[in-house]
Amino acid sequence: MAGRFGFGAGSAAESMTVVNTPSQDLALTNFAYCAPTDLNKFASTGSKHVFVLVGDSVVLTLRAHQTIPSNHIALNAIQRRHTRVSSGDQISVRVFLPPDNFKLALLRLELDFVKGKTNRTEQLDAVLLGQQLQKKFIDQIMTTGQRVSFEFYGTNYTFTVNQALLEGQDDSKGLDRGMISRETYFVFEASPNSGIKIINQREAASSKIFRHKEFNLQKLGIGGLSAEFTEIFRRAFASRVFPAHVVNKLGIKHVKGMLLYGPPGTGKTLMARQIGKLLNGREPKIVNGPEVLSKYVGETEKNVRDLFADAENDQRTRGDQSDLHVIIFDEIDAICKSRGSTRDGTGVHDSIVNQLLTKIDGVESLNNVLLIGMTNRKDLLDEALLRPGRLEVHVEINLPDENGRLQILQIHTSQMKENSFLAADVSLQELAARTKNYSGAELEGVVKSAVSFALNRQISMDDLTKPLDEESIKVTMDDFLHALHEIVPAFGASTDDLERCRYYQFHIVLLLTVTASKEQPAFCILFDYPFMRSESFVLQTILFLKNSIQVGDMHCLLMGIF
Ligand SMILES: Nc1ncnc2c1ncn2[C@@H]1O[C@H](COP(=O)(O)OP(=O)(O)OP(=O)(O)O)[C@@H](O)[C@H]1O
Repeated sequence: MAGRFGFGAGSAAESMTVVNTPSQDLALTNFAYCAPTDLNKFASTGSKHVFVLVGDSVVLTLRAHQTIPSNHIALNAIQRRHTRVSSGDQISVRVFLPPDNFKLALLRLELDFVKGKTNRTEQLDAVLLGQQLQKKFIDQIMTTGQRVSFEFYGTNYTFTVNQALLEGQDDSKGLDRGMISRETYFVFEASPNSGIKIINQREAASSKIFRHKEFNLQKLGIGGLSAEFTEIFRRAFASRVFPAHVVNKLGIKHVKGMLLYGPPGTGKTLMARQIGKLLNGREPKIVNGPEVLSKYVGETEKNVRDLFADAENDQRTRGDQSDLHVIIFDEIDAICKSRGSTRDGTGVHDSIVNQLLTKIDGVESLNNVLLIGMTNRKDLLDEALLRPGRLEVHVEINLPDENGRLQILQIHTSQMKENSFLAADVSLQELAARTKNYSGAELEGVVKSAVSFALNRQISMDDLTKPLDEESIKVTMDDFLHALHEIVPAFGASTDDLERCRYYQFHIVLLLTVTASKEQPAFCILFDYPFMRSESFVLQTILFLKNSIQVGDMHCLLMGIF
C-alpha cells in the first residue's frame, strides 16, 4: 500500500524529551501534548489533525498545551509504558500522514482495569461502551498492540488493540492500524481473570457472524467492489452482530432482504456467494429464478416455501439463538415480475410474489433470514418486493472502473504470476486502461483467451503427441492484445438486450432516413428503456448511425429519460 506507514515526505524524526501529561483529565484523552510552536512545526497543510509516530510503533494525535516547554512531548503513563520511555528520556517523533482509505472497519479491544489485579467484578455494556469509545476517540489512529486508558462511568480502564482491520487490508504484512470513524465496528473481549464481564454482545461477536477476520476482498477474488461491499456490510450485517434482546431494546429491525442489480457478469453472484462463505452458520442456499418455476399447479409456490423451511424450523426450535439463513436468489426477475404484468392469465406469478412477501414480511415472517435477490432487470421487479422490510437495500453493481479492472485482472492472473507463467512484458495497468466497458466476467474471458494463445504456441500441429514443455509456457502482452480482439465488451448488456438494442437502433435509423432533411438538421430521440441508459449504448448507436446512413452534417441529439 502506498505510504502504508505514511510518513510525511522529507520529514525527519525529531528527538524530544518526554514529560508527564499535565493533568489526569488530559491523560485520559490519549492525545500527546507539546508546545504550540512545536505543533506548528509538525502540522501539515490541509489536515485537520496532527498525527505523529512516537517511538517506532504508536501513532498519536498531537495537541498543543501552553505548559509544555519547547522540544518536549507529554505522554501519559500507559503511553510511556508502551513506548518504553520514562519522563526525562528522549524519544523520536515524526509526522505521520494517514494514507487514503484509512478508516477502520473493525477494532477488537481487550479490556482491563487500569489498576491491574483487583477483586472487583464489573459488567460492561458493549453497546454503550462502543458508543462512548467511538465518541471519545473518533479520528484517532489505533495500532495493534497499542494500550489506551479511558474512563467509563467513573472507573478507569485500559484497552489493548488486539485487531485493527481496514477494509481491503492485507493483514499479513506489517502493523495493522487505522483511524476510528463513525463506521468502525467495536468488538470487546475481557482480559482473562480481570473480573470484567462484557454483556450485550455475544462473546467475540464478529467471529460469531463472520467466520474469518478476513475483509480483504481481493483475497476473496472480488475486484473493484469494495464500496459496494462496505455498503452491504453496513446495511445488512452490522445490526446482526448484536444479540436479539439488544436489537429489540434499540428498536432496530434487521434488514431481511437485499437486491443486487446491474449488468451481467459484474460479480453479483460472486459477491453474494463470498458473503455467504464469510458468514458463520449455515451454508447459504443458492437458487436460480427459472429453476424454482414449475409447470405444475402450486408446485412453484411449494418450491418457494421449501426454501424457507430450514429457517422456519430453526426459528421454531432455537428462537432468538437461531442461525442466520442466507438465501441467494439469482435471476429473481424470472419469478418476481410485477404482478399483473404477465399475460399468461393464470396469476401464477402473482401468487409466487405473494408467497415470497409473506415469508419475508407477512404474519409468518422470519427474523433469521436474509434474502439476497439478484437481477439484471430491476425495472421488471414487482414494486411491492422492493419496499422497506422486504428487499429494501438496493445495491447497484456496475461495470468496473479502471482501478476495479486492474484488481480483477490481478485476481485472475495471480496464479499464473505466482507460477511464473506471466511474461515480464505484461502490463496489467495498460490492459486495465484499454478495457473500458468490460465486465468482470469479460475480463476473466480476456485472461482465458490470452492463456489459450500462449498454450497454442506450445502445441505442434504436426505432432500432437510431442511432450509439452511446461517451463516455456509464457503468457505475453501480445497474447492479451490478441485476446482483446477476441473478447469484445457487450457494454454490460446480455444477448437479449443486445438484440433489443439492435432492434431500436434499426428503428432510429429508419426514423432518421424518413425525417432527415437539410432544413431540419437536429433530431431528438427519447429513450425510455433502462438498458439504453448506458453511455456505451448511445455511443454505439451514434457509430451505427454514422455507418448506416449518409447523415452528412446532421447533428443528432440522443436523450434518455432517466
Ligand atoms: N468484480 C469481479 N471480480 C472478480 N471476478 C469477477 C468480477 N465480476 C465478475 N467476475 C468473474 O466473472 C464471473 C461471473 O460473474 P458473476 O456470475 O458473479 O456475474 P453476475 O453479475 O452475477 O452476472 P449475471 O447477472 O449474468 O448472473 C465470476 O465468477 C468471476 O470469475
